Formats: sequence, C-alpha cells, structure tokens
Amino acid sequence: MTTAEQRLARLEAIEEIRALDARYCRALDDGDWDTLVSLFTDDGEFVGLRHARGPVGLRRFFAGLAREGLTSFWHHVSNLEVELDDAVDGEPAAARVHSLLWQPCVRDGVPHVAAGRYDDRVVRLDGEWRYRRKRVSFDYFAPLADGWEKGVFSVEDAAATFRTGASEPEVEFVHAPIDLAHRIDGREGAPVLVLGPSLGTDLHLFDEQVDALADEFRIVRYDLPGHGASPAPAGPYTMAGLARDVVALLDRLDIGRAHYAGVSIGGAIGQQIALDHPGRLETLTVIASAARFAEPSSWPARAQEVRAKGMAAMITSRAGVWFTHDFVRTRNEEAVRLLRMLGATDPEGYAGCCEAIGAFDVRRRLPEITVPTLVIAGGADPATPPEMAKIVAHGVADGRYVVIDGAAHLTNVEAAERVTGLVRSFAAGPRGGTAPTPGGGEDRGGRRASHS
Ligand SMILES: O=C(O)CC1=CCC(=O)O1
Repeated sequence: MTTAEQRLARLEAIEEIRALDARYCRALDDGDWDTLVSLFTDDGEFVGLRHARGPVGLRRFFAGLAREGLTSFWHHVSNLEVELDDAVDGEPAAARVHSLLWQPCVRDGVPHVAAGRYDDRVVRLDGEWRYRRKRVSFDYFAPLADGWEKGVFSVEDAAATFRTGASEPEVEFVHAPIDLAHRIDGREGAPVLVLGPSLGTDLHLFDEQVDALADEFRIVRYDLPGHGASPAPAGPYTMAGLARDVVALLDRLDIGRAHYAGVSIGGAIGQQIALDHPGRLETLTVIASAARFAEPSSWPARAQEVRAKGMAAMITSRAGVWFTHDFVRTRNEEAVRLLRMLGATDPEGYAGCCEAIGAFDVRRRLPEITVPTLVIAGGADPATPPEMAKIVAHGVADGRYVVIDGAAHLTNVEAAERVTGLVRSFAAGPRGGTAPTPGGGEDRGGRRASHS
C-alpha cells in the first residue's frame, strides 16, 4: 500500500525529471555548456553520435557540434515515459526515461529535420535529478527540402558523415572496468589458452574444447558482463573496454602472454586485444566473427528490446542463428543446454554487449594485427557468414582462413572436433602454428579458403 506522501513524492519526481529534460533542451539550443554539463553526474555520459563521458568529455563533445557543421538546433522532447526505481528512504532516487525528440536544425548551412528517441538513466543526487547516461538514436535526419521520409537514418551513417575537428582528438568512451568471472582448467605450467564466449553464452560454451585440450594447455575461460557469473553494470560497453577487462583478468592471474580463441563477440574481443595490447597474444583464433558485424544500427535496437522485454524475446530467433536445423534435431539436448545460457543472461549485460558489437568496426585497422591469426567460419552461419570472416583473414598481416561447411554460428559446438583440432594445431604449431587444411592446403594470408 502506498501512502499519499509516497504518491506525491513520485509525482514530484516525474515533474522534476520533465524539468531536467526542458533545461537540457534549452541549454543545448542556447549553447550554454556550463549549465548543460551541470545536468550530468560527474561520471555521466552521452551515447549516440559519439560517446562522451565526464565534464571534460561532454563539454568537448557538445561544444564541438558547431565545428561538425551543426550550427543551430531546436530540441523538442515529448512523450516522456518515466520508470522510477524503487524508492530509497521513501524518495525516488533513480529512473529510466524514454522520450521522443523532434529537432529542426541547420547542418552545413542547410535546414534539416530530425526525429529520434532518448533512452536515459537519471539519478537524484543531493536533491537534484541528473543524467547518469543520455542515449540518443535517430529515426530520420534529413534535409528539409528532401523530405524526412527519404532520410532513413542510422547512428552509423551519422558518425560517418560527421567530420572530425582537425585539432580535437576524437572523444573516446570506454566503460568502467568490470571484474570478469573466470574458470581455469588444464595442466599447470602448460601454455595458456584463453577462450572468449559469444553473446548470450557463458564459459561452458567451450566444455568440449576444454575436455579435449586440458592436457596440452592451461585454459582460462571468462564470462562476458551479465553472462554466467560476471556482474552486469549498466551498459553500454565497448569492445575496447571488454578487451581491457580480459587483459586485466590476465594481469590478476599473472599471465603475460597467451593464445586466444574467441567465438563471435569473443573473436571481436580477441581482435581488439591484438590491436590495443599486442604484446599479450601468442596467437589469435577468430571463430564465427567479423571486423564489423552486420547491420550496426540493429544492435542498439536489440539492446532496447531486451531491456524492455527481457531475454525471452531472443530465444526463438537465436536458435535458428546458432544452430542448423539438423543440429537441433539430432543434438537437441545440447541446443537446449546452450539456449538455457541465453535465458539466464542478465538483459542489461546482454544489451551492453549488443551496444559494443554495434559500435565495433576495425576493418581499417586489421593490417595493424600482426599476431598469427587463424579465422574459422561456419559455412552455414547466417550471423557472420564466411564472406565477413574472410575480411578478417585477408585484412590481418598474417592470416589463415578455414571454412567448415554445414556449421552455423556456434561453430565450435556444431563442429566441435574440427574446431578443437584447428585451435590445437594452430596454437601448438611452429610460431603459433599452421592450420591443418585437409584437402585444401594451407591458406596463408587468407587468399584461399580451405573447406572441410
Ligand atoms: O545474435 C547472435 O546471437 C549472434 C551473435 C552475434 C555476435 C555474437 O557474439 O553472437
């Protein structure tokens, strides 16, 4: 039973949050950066066209908009839906706010019309509501003369059309450190092999690999944030932050260099480690992954969907992506075991990882990856099909490429023996190994695929 005071406190909180949005619009449209930045918490962040965090990052981002060609705008925020968290000491203290944005603006001297959505996290500090995270996504952003319906918009398109100010460094956003849960198996003193799981699975994705490789390797498996036993702080996460979290785990375990194999987002994290922490890898095996995942703008939408509806929204559609029909029919128990991991995932952790995937694009940086790299694609993988995996093998300095015919996205499960054999011989072979390629010959530089 709520008291009249509690109901009044909730109504007051909603009105104050409405006023926060109005102040945000006014400060932004007036170019009043002091007020604008004061509306965020000290660790507050803006996610959308760019990522910006903290007073310095936020001011630099907002003040840089004019240099990017956006010389004036009129923000109209409406349709607020405020979901207050449970009250603390009788007072609401945090909320999630969904709202609509309609925004006439001038970009590169041309009148534009834009509309989008905000998905914000607000908190009450010292009696004042502030943004902990403000996230915008646009539905259209089009020259007025063209008509809005021609301006189907994605954040990715916008990011590509924004020019970087010559003297301003790009604002970099990396999520706060996360202590990833892990498990160690295998022979003590053996070379270390780190295994990175895919979105929606936990470290038991690799049970078959661990059974087969434990006598040759010291195997470290980790859980993604919100997956398995890892905590799920509020997203978005970034691939650079996830790579840093894995390296921090290696630091905690006193591991200098390691072989690394990862599936899907796990493979993307491996690429990011190779770029940002190149000294830490002996070899890199990228399984069912990409340098940029398909349809980047669909990932924030998926994040929004699981935040709103929970993991149940994902189960049916993932089954057809992770496995072939044949596998579901013949290995039903195994398919169910893996889908249970998805159902047990924390929606916020899953959503944060989706956001990292959507923003991930290292295609241009692949030549900087010099560690010996083996890329394994599933021939029947609808999520990261062979053409996408091949870009990684072709792009890195020292790549090999193998396609396993008839395997879907969870290639290491559908073709467990084959993947285990490839990982083993690649990591154990001379200077990081040579992928065995029955019937196909070795595929150096990813020029030729070997099929098996
Ligand atoms: O959507 C999926 O489940 C497939 C996938 C993409 C990235 C990842 O890790 O899994």
